[in-house]
Amino acid sequence: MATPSQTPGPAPLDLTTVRTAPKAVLHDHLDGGLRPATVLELAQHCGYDALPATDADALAAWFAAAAGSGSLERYLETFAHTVAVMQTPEGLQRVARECVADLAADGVVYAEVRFAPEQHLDGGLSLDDVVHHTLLGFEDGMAQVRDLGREIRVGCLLTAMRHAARSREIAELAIRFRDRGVVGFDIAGAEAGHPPSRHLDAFELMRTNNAHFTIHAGEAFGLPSIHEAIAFCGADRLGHGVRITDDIVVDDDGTTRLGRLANYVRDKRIPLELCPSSNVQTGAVPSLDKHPFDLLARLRFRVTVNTDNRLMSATTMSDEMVALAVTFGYGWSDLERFTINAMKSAFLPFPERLRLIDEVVKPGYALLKG
Ligand SMILES: O=c1[nH]cnc2c1ncn2[C@@H]1O[C@H](CO)[C@@H](O)[C@H]1O
Ligand SMILES: [Zn+2]
Repeated sequence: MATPSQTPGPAPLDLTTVRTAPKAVLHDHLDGGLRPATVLELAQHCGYDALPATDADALAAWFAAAAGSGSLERYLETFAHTVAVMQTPEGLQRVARECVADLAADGVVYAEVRFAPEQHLDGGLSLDDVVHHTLLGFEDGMAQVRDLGREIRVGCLLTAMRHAARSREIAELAIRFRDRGVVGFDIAGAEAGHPPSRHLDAFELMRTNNAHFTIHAGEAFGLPSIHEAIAFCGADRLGHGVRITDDIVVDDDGTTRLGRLANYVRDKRIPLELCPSSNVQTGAVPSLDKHPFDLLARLRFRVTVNTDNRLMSATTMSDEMVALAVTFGYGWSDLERFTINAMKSAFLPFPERLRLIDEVVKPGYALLKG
């Protein structure tokens, strides 16, 4: 007679267990992830008196509501308050340290965190000072996590604002700090009217130095932005890239037809840094269940799950993963695949990506799969 199997079944897929699963985030803004209490304390220290609320819960609620207007431009206005309190060495270092602690507490094992140094000069710091103090904060955070017996690896991406004209300088800054914790470059800000090709000299500098970059493209604007980012600028990854679906036709019977650009993105395995909650807030997609994440995942694009702005979206990596799992019926193998996609796309040397995949991600999901 057969004995009942002793193999344990899969762990339940809920917020508590997803928080224990190893996760990787490639698209997370430092100035979009402050703790509400920290915003209040730093504002008090530096005499910033324009915050829209005076207690942490009310402030958290204000950010989520103000960012959820359905417009990227309105969403971006909320950053005035976080950027305002990140103008001192102490402020930058604290925000960076807490960012690492919060990601690690959520089970993130690899993160690329981005911010725009040019927005942090109001207190008299130089671009180099800004990056230096932020990197110190990341290092403090990683050391604290190690002391707790856990591991998180955090790299920094330097962002240039696409409406401004400092991208070349920021790319130079990224190259200067490349061996000290900066792993790449990006452009962000309002997309419509600010095409990536305005910043060709910055991307050229990165390519000339064999350095990595991603570009916010295909969020508030469609295919032309994605096309420029890839064909003219040479982006390694697409920040969002969700509008690639404008180049995909789904027929009534469910068959899909991809245009040349969508095929190219898929064929070249160009990673999509998808940020589901953020896309709903900025109106890039009408609701989570209408998000093309699942279509793109089923078509085997290299999809990754990201937070974008944890404060503005009141979210975490675990929240994003659980929301996707609930909406689209994903199991542990799916979440593992999205995490491995992110690790494969990391701006990290190949052997280090492999090590995290083989020694951290796969064993972590093996336990959960049972
Ligand atoms: O989803 C986004 N799309 C475009 N720009 C963004 C997004 N999230 C944040 N930022 C912009 O990037 C700056 C540096 O971190 C932020 O200050 C914000 O203006
Ligand atoms: Zn972003």
